[in-house]
Amino acid sequence: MSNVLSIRGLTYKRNFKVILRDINCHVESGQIVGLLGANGAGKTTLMRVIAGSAPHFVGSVSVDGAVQPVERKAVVSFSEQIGGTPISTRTAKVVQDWADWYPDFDRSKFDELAQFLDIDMHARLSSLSKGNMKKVVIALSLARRVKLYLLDEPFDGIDSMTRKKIIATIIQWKPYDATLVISDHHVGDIANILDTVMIIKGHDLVTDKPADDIRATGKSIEEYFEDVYAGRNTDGK
Ligand SMILES: Nc1ncnc2c1ncn2[C@@H]1O[C@H](COP(=O)(O)OP(=O)(O)OP(=O)(O)O)[C@@H](O)[C@H]1O
Repeated sequence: MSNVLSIRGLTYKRNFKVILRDINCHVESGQIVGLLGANGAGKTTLMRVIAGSAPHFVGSVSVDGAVQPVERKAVVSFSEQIGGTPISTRTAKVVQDWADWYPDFDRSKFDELAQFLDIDMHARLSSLSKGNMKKVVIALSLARRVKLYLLDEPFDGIDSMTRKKIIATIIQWKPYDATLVISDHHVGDIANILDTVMIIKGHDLVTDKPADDIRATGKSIEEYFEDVYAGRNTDGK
């Protein structure tokens, strides 16, 4: 499998404050990557940089050969892309807009996901609960046909049944060569489906390793993550 994502020497500052420092990583296509970190660690910022919506940084980011931010926007499906949509819009209209904006949007795939996730197509975004809004965002994000999907905290604030349903959706939907980066601070939710674990701590990417290497130590990924944050891991990246 080839690399779908390559990041070299990425440093990102906001208002002169370092948010991400000298990040280097490569992600092979077909992987499910858990991007883990405490609140404020920089997970969303890293996704914004990868997706091309935070264009001013030092270093290089390449997604499937696309290097310029505007090129990357076209080849990455990022769950934050729904952000600018007026909240009075009905779900069906949002879906139609996405189909118009993104040539890679697969309407029949969206319909399948919407049925499985029980999405109300007639509701206005403003009337959706947090969990139901997450479902819409996930279905929209996964219905694009791209090489790289970035799901930012898809389980934040939603109930355990819905979490399980979303995880089942991801497993059922995932094409062989699609690559998913999922950020989370409740590691337990996604631990079982991860191929790779990345941990951001103190502006740095301190862990980038196969999930099986962690499992082989007898520790759960959650325990490993907690150890990293407690400073108990000394085995490097
Ligand atoms: N617009 C901004 N201006 C200045 N600093 C910002 C801005 N947005 C984010 N930051 C800072 O960047 C850092 C990383 O934030 P980010 O949202 O990427 O973290 P996160 O890991 O996604 O956190 P969470 O899990 O809480 O969502 C934080 O210290 C935050 O305060």
